[in-house]
Amino acid sequence: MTVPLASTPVIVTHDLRKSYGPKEVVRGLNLRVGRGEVFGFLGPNGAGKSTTVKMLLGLVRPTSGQLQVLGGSPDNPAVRARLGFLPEQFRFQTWMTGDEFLTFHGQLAGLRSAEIRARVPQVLERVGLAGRGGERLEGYSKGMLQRAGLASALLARPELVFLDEPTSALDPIGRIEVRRIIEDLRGEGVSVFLNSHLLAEVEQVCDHVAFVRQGQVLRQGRLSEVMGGDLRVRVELDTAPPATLNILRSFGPILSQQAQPAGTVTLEVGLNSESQVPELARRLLDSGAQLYALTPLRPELEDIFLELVGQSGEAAPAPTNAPEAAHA
Ligand SMILES: Nc1ncnc2c1ncn2[C@@H]1O[C@H](COP(=O)(O)OP(=O)(O)OP(=O)(O)O)[C@@H](O)[C@H]1O
Repeated sequence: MTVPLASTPVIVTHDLRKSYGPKEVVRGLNLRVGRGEVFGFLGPNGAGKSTTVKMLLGLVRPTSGQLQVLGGSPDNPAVRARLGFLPEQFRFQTWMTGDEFLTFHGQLAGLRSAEIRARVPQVLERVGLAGRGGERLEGYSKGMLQRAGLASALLARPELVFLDEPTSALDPIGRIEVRRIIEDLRGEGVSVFLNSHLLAEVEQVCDHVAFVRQGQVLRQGRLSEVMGGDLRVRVELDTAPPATLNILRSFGPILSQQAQPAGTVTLEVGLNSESQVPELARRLLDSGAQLYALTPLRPELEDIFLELVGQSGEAAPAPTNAPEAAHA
């Protein structure tokens, strides 16, 4: 039987834990990332995101728990060879030129010389550094360095790429370009694990997200599900007689009702999912109501983030039986 690619996880963790001395910073993390997903890993400072990424890359040893990356252990060099990583704070060999830097990283990744020669100009072009490979990294701007780091992460055609704050040094155009690169990777079936504080960016590029706080996953799933749980719609009608109110109530609670100066009435209704919107429109129109507007009111990812992790982020109260809160 052929297993559909999308169902094959590229990352699975079970009860993953990491302590530094007496301080447990990853506390029973359960994650599942499917093949081809662009997965946003979100959490406040000190939530344990970088520690988790380092464990997934085999750079930090878990204290306990299980993890599988690309079906194996990240300690296995054959698995590592299929991973790409852009760390948040890359220590660049700034005395090298861009070409030398990428050649060096290609060699570290075990690529053959002919492959490196062919690949280096391709990845430079992909990250918007075409023609700049002959310049020393010490003369690169912050944004160019970040692009060079991204180029090195993509050099060995990884199946799974970890990007830790990939756009933090980039201007708006650079951010759009990185978003396009991530979308291209998705198109090629490459899975992307994205650590980012930029929630608007995550919202635009990720199809799955996990919210983490104090080393535990608070919620994870498809972005549309995570965002759609609280979907509200604003309905503007000519009038709202009892029959219309009953139709609305059959979809969800009426959260507010307000007469408008123009003589119409607006109501907000809570829905279970976006898929109910067309049916709601049809039922209202079939009932003879004059429908002026039907507007889904999506919560911003930021609202969900704040609701889940608490306004104060890391300092929010720990879940039950949690040890002392982690500090960045
Ligand atoms: N090598 C280490 N030794 C001791 N404590 C550490 C070490 N690395 C991380 N920590 C602590 O573990 C906690 C989690 O850190 P981590 O860097 O994983 O969080 P993060 O979610 O990536 O935060 P940020 O968004 O600020 O990068 C923090 O309290 C940090 O101080």
